[in-house]
Amino acid sequence: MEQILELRDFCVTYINKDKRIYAVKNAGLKINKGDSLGIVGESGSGKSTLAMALLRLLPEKNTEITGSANFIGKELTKLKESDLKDIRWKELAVVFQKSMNSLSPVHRIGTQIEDIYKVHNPDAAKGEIFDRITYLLKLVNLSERVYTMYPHELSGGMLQRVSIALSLIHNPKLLILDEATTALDVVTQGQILDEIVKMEKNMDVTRIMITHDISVVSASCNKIAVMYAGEFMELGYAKDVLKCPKHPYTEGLLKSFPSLKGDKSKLAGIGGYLPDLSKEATGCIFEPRCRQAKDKCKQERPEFRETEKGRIVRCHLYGGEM
Ligand SMILES: Nc1ncnc2c1ncn2[C@@H]1O[C@H](COP(=O)(O)OP(=O)(O)OP(=O)(O)O)[C@@H](O)[C@H]1O
Ligand code: NI
Repeated sequence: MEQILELRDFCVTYINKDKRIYAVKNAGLKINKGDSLGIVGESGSGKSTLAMALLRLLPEKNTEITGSANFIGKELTKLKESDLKDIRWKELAVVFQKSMNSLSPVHRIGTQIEDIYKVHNPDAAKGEIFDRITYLLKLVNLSERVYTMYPHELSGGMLQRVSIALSLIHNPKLLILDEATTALDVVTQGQILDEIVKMEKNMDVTRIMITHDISVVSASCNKIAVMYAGEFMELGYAKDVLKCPKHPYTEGLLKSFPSLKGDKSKLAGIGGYLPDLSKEATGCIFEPRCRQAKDKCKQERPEFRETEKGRIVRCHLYGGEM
């Protein structure tokens, strides 16, 4: 199986004056070609930081990235800005919740997509560009008419489809969607998810889907990573993890859904709040909120352990002595 992305000990720290915020800690994962990985977790758990750090979109001045992120043989953490330019859009594309805001209001949708296409294909013929763009618009279920329209003539959902179409323009090897469908109504979101899943069968796209919404993962992802306070707590096949969560945090997260959508700072299934990310915990980061916590959980940080094939859990309840 072809490996697309491997993270090892990947850490992201924000540095503001003398304060350090440990936003992503020792992340590790492997994604193979064709995988679709959902990353879930409460607001503030570090999901977007992870995505932005992979794309190197965080200001270097006040962020520290350590560890390794190997993307199809390239070490993302070490690439020069010029090399990054070659990769972005072409091999690694991202759509954010607000991506549509980056469309220019004064240019037609088609013209804007053409310009992005030409960045990596400066010599492309007009016909080739037009074919490609209409193909992509069709893929996200938009009419050809959109080509000549201006952003203000489209609804939020249509614009988000444009953003998704745009992200696919160069057939990226990895597509990262960060809450890209969150702001949409349930029907539109469902349609777009269906389109994404269908489209992946036609194109060779591997996807990371960042979301609060576990139903998005169950509808569109084969794997899941559960993040809490900057750490991966559990990783595995989505159908297994959702059916039979092992980590107490995953369990709480599943129980508290769908209240997750409403009050983002508090989970119904789990009391308490996210810890202060400027302090390094000595034990398990989830221990203060964990109903099953033992003394050991306070004192020792659990390792990331493979409990069965394809399932990795960071919890003292699994593996090791309590
Ligand atoms: N520029 C910054 N400087 C300092 N801390 C930051 C910065 N950006 C984010 N953080 C902190 O890093 C942590 C992770 O934030 P991040 O946006 O990655 O979380 P998230 O999981 O994407 O949340 P959400 O679900 O709300 O989008 C939060 O505690 C946040 O306050
Ligand atoms: Ni986010």
